Amino acid sequence: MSDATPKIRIRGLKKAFGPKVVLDGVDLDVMGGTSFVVIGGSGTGKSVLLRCILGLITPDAGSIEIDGVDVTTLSSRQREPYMARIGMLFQNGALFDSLSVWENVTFGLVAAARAGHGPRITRAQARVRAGALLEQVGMDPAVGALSPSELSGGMQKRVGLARAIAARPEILFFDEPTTGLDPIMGAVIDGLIADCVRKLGSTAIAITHDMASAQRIGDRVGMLYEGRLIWQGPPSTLFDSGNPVVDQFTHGRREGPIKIDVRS
Ligand SMILES: Nc1ncnc2c1ncn2[C@@H]1O[C@H](COP(=O)(O)OP(=O)(O)OP(=O)(O)O)[C@@H](O)[C@H]1O
Repeated sequence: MSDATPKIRIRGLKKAFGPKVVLDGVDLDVMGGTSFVVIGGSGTGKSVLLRCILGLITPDAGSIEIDGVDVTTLSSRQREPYMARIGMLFQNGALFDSLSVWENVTFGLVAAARAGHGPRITRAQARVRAGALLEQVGMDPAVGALSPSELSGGMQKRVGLARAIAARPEILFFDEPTTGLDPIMGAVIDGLIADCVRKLGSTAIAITHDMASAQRIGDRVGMLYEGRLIWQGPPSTLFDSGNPVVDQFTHGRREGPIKIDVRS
């Protein structure tokens, strides 16, 4: 693999649900160690795109290469080592209330060890590891003893981030990381995300509606519209892209080329 091979390379990705075409030929290259942010209106297929890469949805056509290997052609067993390289921060944190915070943080590590995909880890070691990960996202390790339901939304995001980075993943996905947070906490979470991605040297894809967040997290930003990435560029050009669709979206104008389908 040459240095010029993107970490993630998507070509002609298509997905429809019945008559509804969601992805209609998405092309995307994300170079190793860079962060790409996908913006786009509600229902434009941002989550479907992420779920296709994660193998949770089978695309109708197209390829998704990770390190030059088209993972869409692999069996679920063959995909496992590729998926193990991905850490994910879910929109709602997706923490298990039945587990303590520290158990949530190390859930993936313990599960991987049990499945024979990762190094063995005792409960005592996992608890220490969770403490270090919580500190990495600016939390007191003592929070590990609490239940996720005792935490604010911002703290839950931090715990979700600690869990996402626990296995030091080569690839990180962020699904609307600032949704539901106040602007200051959103900026704090974005700062932590950028910091974690940089320290791990990971390749990241984030999806968001939040333009400030896109500018803070992304090395590049692309807009998904009518099933394709219709524009991409550096975040500094987000409000001055020269593309009428992007301009309408980023400035939040009601009038413009974007037609809102209220049934989406
Ligand atoms: N499993 C599914 N079955 C049928 N339709 C689906 C399925 N998953 C997604 N869709 C449809 O695909 C379209 C895109 O959904 P998606 O969740 O990717 O949008 P999004 O861009 O992430 O939106 P939002 O920003 O509101 O989260 C929607 O119309 C949704 O109803």
